[in-house]
Amino acid sequence: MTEFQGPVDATRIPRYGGPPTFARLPRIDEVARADVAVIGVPFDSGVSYRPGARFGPGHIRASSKLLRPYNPVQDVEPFALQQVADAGDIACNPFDILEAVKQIDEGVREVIGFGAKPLTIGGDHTIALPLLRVMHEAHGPIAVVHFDAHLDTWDTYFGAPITHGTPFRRASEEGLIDQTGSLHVGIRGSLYSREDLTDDQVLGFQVIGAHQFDDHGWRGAVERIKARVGDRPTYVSLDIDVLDPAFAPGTGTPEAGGLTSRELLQMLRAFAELNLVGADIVEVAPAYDHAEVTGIAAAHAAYELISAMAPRG
Ligand SMILES: N=C(N)NCCCC(=O)O
Ligand SMILES: [Zn+2]
Ligand SMILES: [Zn+2]
Repeated sequence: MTEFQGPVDATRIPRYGGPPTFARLPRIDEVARADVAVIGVPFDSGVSYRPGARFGPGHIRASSKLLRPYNPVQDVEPFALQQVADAGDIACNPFDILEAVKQIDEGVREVIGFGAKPLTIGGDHTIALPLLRVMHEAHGPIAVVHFDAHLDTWDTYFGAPITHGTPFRRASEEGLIDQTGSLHVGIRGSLYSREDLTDDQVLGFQVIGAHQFDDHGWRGAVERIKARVGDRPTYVSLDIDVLDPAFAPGTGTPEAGGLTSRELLQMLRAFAELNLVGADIVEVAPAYDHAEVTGIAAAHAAYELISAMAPRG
């Protein structure tokens, strides 16, 4: 059996020391190949409200030091069944969104070329557009499971077409997403108008609203997600503001009435049955976080996604 290089042993090197990589895993240049690459994208020039998600990658990595090798609910050792490595941060231009999008595209393309599934930690939600472009090139139109309080299918802000509120409209217009296999989960809060919802439907998304969790719970949501995406190549885009501000205060556009971290983690565990080809976790803004509450939620979500990606016997 292949031996994969896992995290630094916490019984020898204390968790608060050691490498600053995600889950204290090896850097990508320390391994011959990677099946999953954790990629940081410190970019937040697309935000409409509170800035600060550019510090998300470092914060999520710092909040991931307590992750252990065995995942009991999924019953897998995610770092022993596949090579997971930290690919570091993509350098992107904070003063030029178009150039940043190009840099993200190129940076992620390199990792995919290396044969790895990307698990990208942002950064604001703008970064989903170049990520979906790369995923589309590798897999064709992709089923997107988008966790968010927000639709992110708005058209423009101040005339700007590429922002954190618009990635899924652009992706749909460019034919990147499978319009019969995509949905938003956890949507809530005020909108600009009723048309936001009708536009969104035309762009190819179904909506599971946060309020629907009261009646059907996370299990009902998982059933709907599975029925919608089936065995299509599936990409998970996780905006941490899908969680209630009580569970994720450290974010830029918080909305009351969101999911609990437990509900989110349960849904992600069920994704072991999906054909996951990549994921992102975005909108973690540490300046508004306390005691790593948001960072830990994001790190644990990443751990469940990596576990769900692990090959099963
Ligand atoms: N992608 C996130 N987190 N937020 C989008 C909010 C867009 C707005 O200000 O209406
Ligand atoms: Zn959001
Ligand atoms: Zn978003």
